[in-house]
Amino acid sequence: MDIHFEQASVRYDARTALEPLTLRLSERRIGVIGLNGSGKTTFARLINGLVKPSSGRVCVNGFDTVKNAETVRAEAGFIFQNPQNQIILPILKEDIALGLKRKKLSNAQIEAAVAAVLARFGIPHLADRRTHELSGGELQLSAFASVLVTEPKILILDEPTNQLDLKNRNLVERTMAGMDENLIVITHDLALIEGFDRVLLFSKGLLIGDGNPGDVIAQYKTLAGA
Ligand SMILES: Nc1ncnc2c1ncn2[C@@H]1O[C@H](COP(=O)(O)OP(=O)(O)OP(=O)(O)O)[C@@H](O)[C@H]1O
Repeated sequence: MDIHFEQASVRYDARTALEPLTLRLSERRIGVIGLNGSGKTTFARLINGLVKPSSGRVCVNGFDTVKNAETVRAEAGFIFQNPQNQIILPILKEDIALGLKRKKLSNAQIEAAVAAVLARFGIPHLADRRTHELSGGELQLSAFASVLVTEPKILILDEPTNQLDLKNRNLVERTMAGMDENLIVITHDLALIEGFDRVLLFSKGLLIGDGNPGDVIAQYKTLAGA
């Protein structure tokens, strides 16, 4: 993985959400922390082109997120804070197949890919279930499956354990631990990123901490007065 921010900033109208940032990311598992409104989601959305830089640029594996938007979306999958927003169709297997529509695959190939990704996340029994009936944990795993079926190299997760009970939170943590993909995880659940390779700390649109989890989490606790 090679993500390069070159003086990238984001403004929403008059408000600056992210100050100009120059940064290179290559570690396999990166955590992103900070107080509410500090710019974490904006930072993460820049990586897969959901948000365009107001100045500067962002490149993912050599592709500019604005000029090569479609390639970047294929390289970097994004799992939203609310998995309800990710799952659109009423039956889970149909929703997961939707992600493959752009690839020119036969029906048999699509069925095989959907079955494989459901098996990978331990949810083949949910294939024919109505998506609006799924529990929070089932929905989160379904969101993983719906994004990973397209085989992105990088997976960006925005608060993946938000709204989950302890059992499902632990399930998501174990699932993440078993994944080979590059992970960028925004979270307020500090235990989730304790074993990560690198942690970034944002405050008021500025990157103020960058290093190993122990040091950066301690810096965050001081900042938060915890
Ligand atoms: N679409 C938007 N339009 C206007 N302002 C926005 C928009 N999205 C975010 N902001 C503002 O930009 C700032 C950074 O928001 P962002 O969502 O990136 O923070 P965050 O660190 O992810 O917050 P949280 O932990 O609460 O999810 C905030 O002040 C927010 O109100």
